[in-house]
Amino acid sequence: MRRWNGWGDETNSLDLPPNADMFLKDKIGTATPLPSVSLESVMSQVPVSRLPEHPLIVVAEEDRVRHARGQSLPDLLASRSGDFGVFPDGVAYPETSDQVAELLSFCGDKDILVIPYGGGTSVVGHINPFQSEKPILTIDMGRMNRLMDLDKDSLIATFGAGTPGPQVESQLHAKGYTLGHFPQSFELATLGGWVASRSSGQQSLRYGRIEQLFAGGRVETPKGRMDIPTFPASSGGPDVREMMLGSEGRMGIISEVKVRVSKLADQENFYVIFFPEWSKAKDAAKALVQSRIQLSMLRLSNAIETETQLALAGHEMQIALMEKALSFRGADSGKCMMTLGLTGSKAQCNAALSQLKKIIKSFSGIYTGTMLGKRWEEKRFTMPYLREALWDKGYAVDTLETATNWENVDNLLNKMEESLRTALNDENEKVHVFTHLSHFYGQGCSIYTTYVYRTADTHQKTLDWWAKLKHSTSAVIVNNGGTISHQHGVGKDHAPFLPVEKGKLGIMAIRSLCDAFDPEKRMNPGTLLVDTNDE
Ligand SMILES: Cc1cc2nc3c(=O)[nH]c(=O)nc-3n(C[C@H](O)[C@H](O)[C@H](O)COP(=O)(O)OP(=O)(O)OC[C@H]3O[C@@H](n4cnc5c(N)ncnc54)[C@H](O)[C@@H]3O)c2cc1C
Repeated sequence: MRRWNGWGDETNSLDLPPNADMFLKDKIGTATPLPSVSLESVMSQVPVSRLPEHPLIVVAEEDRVRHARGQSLPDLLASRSGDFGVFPDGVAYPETSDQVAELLSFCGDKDILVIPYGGGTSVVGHINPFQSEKPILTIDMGRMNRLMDLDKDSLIATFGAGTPGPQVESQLHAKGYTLGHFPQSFELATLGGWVASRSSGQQSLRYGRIEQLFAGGRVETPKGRMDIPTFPASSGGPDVREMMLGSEGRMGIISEVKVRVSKLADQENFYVIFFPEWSKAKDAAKALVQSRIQLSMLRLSNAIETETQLALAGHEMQIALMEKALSFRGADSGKCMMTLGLTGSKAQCNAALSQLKKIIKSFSGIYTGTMLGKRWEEKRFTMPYLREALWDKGYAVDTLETATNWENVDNLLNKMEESLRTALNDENEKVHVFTHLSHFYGQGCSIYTTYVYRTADTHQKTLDWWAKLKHSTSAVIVNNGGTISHQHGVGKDHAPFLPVEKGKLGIMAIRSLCDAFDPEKRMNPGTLLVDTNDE
């Protein structure tokens, strides 16, 4: 069963390797874990539902607790302290588009606010209800989880929008196809959520972001049903399909998603390369991408992330031997680790491997083969469980991400890290900060920064510290040429920062678009746009 107060399935967990504790103690000090409340104690706080009865709506306390929060660090703190604040008044689990339409019409008639819910993996407060005089209904799309059609001629698959990653891939694999969309939240996140929050998967270099994969589908809105056709491309004016990407539940509920799929590749391998220092590593990554070698994924860790990853990898003896060999070849304390993937036919992969070896050689890259790449592949979707393991030891962990042009990567990365590293100086607390680049484009890349700090002596103080870290660094991002989010979306946490990049007119246009589909403003208020005078 899904964990109610953290990531993933209750039967799965990840133990910290023994040296990880020592590593963090050394970096930020000895930590003391905070207590966690029980599900029963939270359920006992849930107020009486304000929703009128409807056969598709459930008002049981447990359903309402399980849909009250996503997966951000504040959400984790809420579920561990029991301080939820607000719960939805009920949850509906539609099984068809018609039922979604019926629910929206009921909400219109009874003046009910609506939160569309995919996998609830949002890390920026997308699906959290807020204080309101009107009742709030969360519509969980999880029962619309089937492959409905596969057009093998045009490579278009139609899915229920609530289909989570593993079911997307298993239903396609059975027929010899793949979507190739692998965000780290793959285990729980859904197709509808990916479209609505503009998600990006680890192998975006081969398959594209969700923007490239989303071909069309069905959207139920308060103003009625909209079917978006699947043209390969169109110059028929502004694209309605584009309008749904990143709509974050403000314009309606995507009930069916049509996606562009690919035949399963013959071969896929992941490789690790080390560079002696950051600037060579970054220039190598840029050269690889700009030369358009057929990579399927690329990730470049800076020196601190490399050190941290190797320390948390376990297999101490093996890693120590490898580090000795790397040091002998010139990659020592400032070394940076690059992980990359090749996917395709045998001939394509062989050609790409020999091309990339030539490029990395000119940047002093040390090719180590597939051993560490296999480890990355095995753990690629289990890493989210690490957050619980760190929490149990008294450490809080969160991430911030953006994208910027190549010329600005170092400037922004350094400012983000500096902001996080110093944000708790007043509290005499150290923050362990490290970064990788991923999702590479000819123009630039995404910067993904992780920060770890000790939990304070109360949940509330730990949340206050998070707010300091998050808000100061979000301001650094938007004021220094970065987008507020490359892949996590806007939600409620990023909404105050969106006007900096969209401008007054841009925000006004987005709001008008939301109003066109939802004139009574009942769809997910507070998400994407701050619902006050932000124009
Ligand atoms: C550990 C972890 C790792 C992550 N890694 C990545 C990553 O690698 N790449 C990435 O892009 N993101 C990542 N995320 C963020 C998150 O998984 C994505 O934003 C994801 O797209 C959300 O999908 P979901 O189905 O869980 O949507 P939810 O969290 O349920 O909802 C997100 C938003 O979409 C709306 N929505 C959901 N379904 C629908 C629908 N059918 N119709 C209309 N609106 C809808 C909701 O109202 C909400 O505003 C990660 C999150 C976690 C916790």
